[in-house]
Amino acid sequence: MTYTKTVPQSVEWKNTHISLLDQTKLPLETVFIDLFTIEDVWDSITALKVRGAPAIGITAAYGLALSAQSYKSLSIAEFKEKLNQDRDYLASSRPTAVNLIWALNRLVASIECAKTVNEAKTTLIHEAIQIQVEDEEVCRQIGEHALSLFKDGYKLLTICNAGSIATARFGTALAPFHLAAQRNVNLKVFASETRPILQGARLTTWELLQSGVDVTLITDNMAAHTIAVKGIDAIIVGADRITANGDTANKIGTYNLALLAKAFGIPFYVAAPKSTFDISLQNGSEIPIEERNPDEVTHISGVRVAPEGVQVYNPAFDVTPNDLITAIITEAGILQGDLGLEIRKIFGE
Ligand SMILES: CSC[C@H]1O[C@H](OP(=O)(O)O)[C@H](O)[C@@H]1O
Repeated sequence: MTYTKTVPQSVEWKNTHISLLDQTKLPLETVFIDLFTIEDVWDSITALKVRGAPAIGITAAYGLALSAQSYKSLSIAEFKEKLNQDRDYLASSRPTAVNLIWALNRLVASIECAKTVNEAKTTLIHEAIQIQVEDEEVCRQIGEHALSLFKDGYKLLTICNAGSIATARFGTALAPFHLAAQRNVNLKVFASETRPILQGARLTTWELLQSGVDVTLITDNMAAHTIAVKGIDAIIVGADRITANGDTANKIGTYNLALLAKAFGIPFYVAAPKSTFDISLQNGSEIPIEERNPDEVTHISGVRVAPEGVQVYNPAFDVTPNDLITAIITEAGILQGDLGLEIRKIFGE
């Protein structure tokens, strides 16, 4: 059965609060929650109620703007100081996706010239909304560039959820699939379940079914066999932080797929907006990798599956070296060859 409904937005500014699609409830329930405080926002990002690099950047930006509306009896200098403190607090919610700090710093910078508190409060709201508006268009452009690489009938493998709900709309790695479905271009997607949080099984399958995309769920350990037996034509993934040389942090298990792509001689594509690049880092060894609660590995849906007391290693991301990446698909175009050089070009270095 395929769905024709559009995918709901993951986050929305409501003036007095933020409305958030609670991604921990999907696919069994579509639940929206209201965030009224900066602590609500921090908790929602940390608990993956909102997740996906651009989506957490947008949500954090709204959280900063929302918190600033409650500042009282401050001079503009004191206002800016408190805003920096709130920026640092929200930045501590998750360490790997650079979009979080990028969006927060963009908001702080937007009021640099503000002369009054009221002017600053209004500017912060407008800048946060602008980040979401821009991201939707950027993701649509990424989808168009990616779709240009895929012929009708192509079979693609992806991991995690780099989809519409991980961004303002469309997604990054999933953007070409949403666009293809609107144009009757026949792409077949294989979604890795993505242990331990199951973003692939829970979110990518749900999202692509909403758009009527032909999607097949596999477990992570089926990837090599699926590539071999199903004749996967290419792999496309999202990103959380891309360094100056093109090394890319993405969901744990992405590196595995890049190694498989090389072994099978198929393209490995990374799809990401410029806001996911951190050219202050020279290579992937400098990217902070989030380690999460061991319970995510020892439990599935709250049911313990591993013995009490077992040691657990739970990195949420890994880093794919640039030499395993065929191309990085951005709103500025498709970067390939000398990725470091191509990255410098799109950032005007
Ligand atoms: C469009 S960015 C999506 C990116 O973020 C995901 O991580 P998480 O679910 O932990 O936020 C994953 O790495 C996706 O590729």
